[in-house]
Amino acid sequence: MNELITSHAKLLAIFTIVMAEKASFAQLHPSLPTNVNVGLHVDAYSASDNEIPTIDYSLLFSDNPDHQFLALENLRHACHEYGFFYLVNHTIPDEVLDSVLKGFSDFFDPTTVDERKVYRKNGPSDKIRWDQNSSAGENREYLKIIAHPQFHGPPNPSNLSKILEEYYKSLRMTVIGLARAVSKTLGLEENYIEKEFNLKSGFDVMAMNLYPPNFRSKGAIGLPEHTDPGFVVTLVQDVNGGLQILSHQGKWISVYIPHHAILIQLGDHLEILTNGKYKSHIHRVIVNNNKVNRISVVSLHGPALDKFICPGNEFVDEEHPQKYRGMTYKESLEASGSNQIDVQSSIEQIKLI
Ligand SMILES: O=C(O)CCC(=O)C(=O)O
Ligand SMILES: [Fe+2]
Repeated sequence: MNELITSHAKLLAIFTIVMAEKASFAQLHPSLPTNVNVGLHVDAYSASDNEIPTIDYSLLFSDNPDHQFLALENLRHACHEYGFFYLVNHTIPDEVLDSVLKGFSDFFDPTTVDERKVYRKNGPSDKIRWDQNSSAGENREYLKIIAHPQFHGPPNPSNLSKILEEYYKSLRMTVIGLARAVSKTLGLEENYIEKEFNLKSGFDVMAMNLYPPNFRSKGAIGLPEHTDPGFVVTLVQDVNGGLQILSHQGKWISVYIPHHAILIQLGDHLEILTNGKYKSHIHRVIVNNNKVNRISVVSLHGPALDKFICPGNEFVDEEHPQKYRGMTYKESLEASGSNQIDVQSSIEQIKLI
């Protein structure tokens, strides 16, 4: 009998926790119905790869202190020990993700390639840029746009820009939520990263990549090794296969993103701000034996261009000397000699030690 009472009490406690989580969730994402993507779906996601941690976004904002504490602890571990993770229950409706990927699958139709050439490189102030195999070792076609502070959608086809903007707007809210949670994992006030990066005016670029089928069996590169600047990089894709990340331990890990999850990779400027505590990681795309097209939609969420970024005082002391030079985000994007829309890493030039 006692057991029965205890299990009833447990059920009631769980019910109360779930209802409380829904309430706090609604505060952060008021436009979303609380039954969207709330709850644990980890089972469906975890089987494909156990080397990349999974973070449940909704639990980071749980009203239940124990749940929130555990979720933040998982996030701290993922940022510190990995630097990349899958984000589930992230509030972005599945249909929104599906329509962006479908939209770009149509956009990259090989028979209409000539129409896309209007977005070919024009100059350093391009807001929209298209290219194909643009640098040595690349096997991809891409469309890049500047998405923030002002959104620049491709004018053709007309519905694509709307779909992309809808996705980007939800994504941005999730990224701001993530900035708050990551700040807390550093033991700092929740708006620390938003303030240090002035994310309100953050410079964000989206890259839509198409990797066509490739029948070489070895050594075919889709995108060479690199890290990305900024706070975080978010990535969604239509099919798995090809993306690899170099782990802390120097091992290449294949990325198999659970369906409708988002891959988060920490950017160079979070590494700089935290003086190397939370690191960005080298990644690349391999296209050996790709039987089908693969599309990825990658968003680089950066600080405001005029924001001076250097290691925070909180992360520098005798034991942890300053490891990076300070410079504005704009200067650091230009230090690699590329245009802003290229958002290339220059962390090697910024390193002091
Ligand atoms: O397409 C991918 O899987 C990765 C793309 C990437 O790393 C990038 O665009 O920076
Ligand atoms: Fe990248």
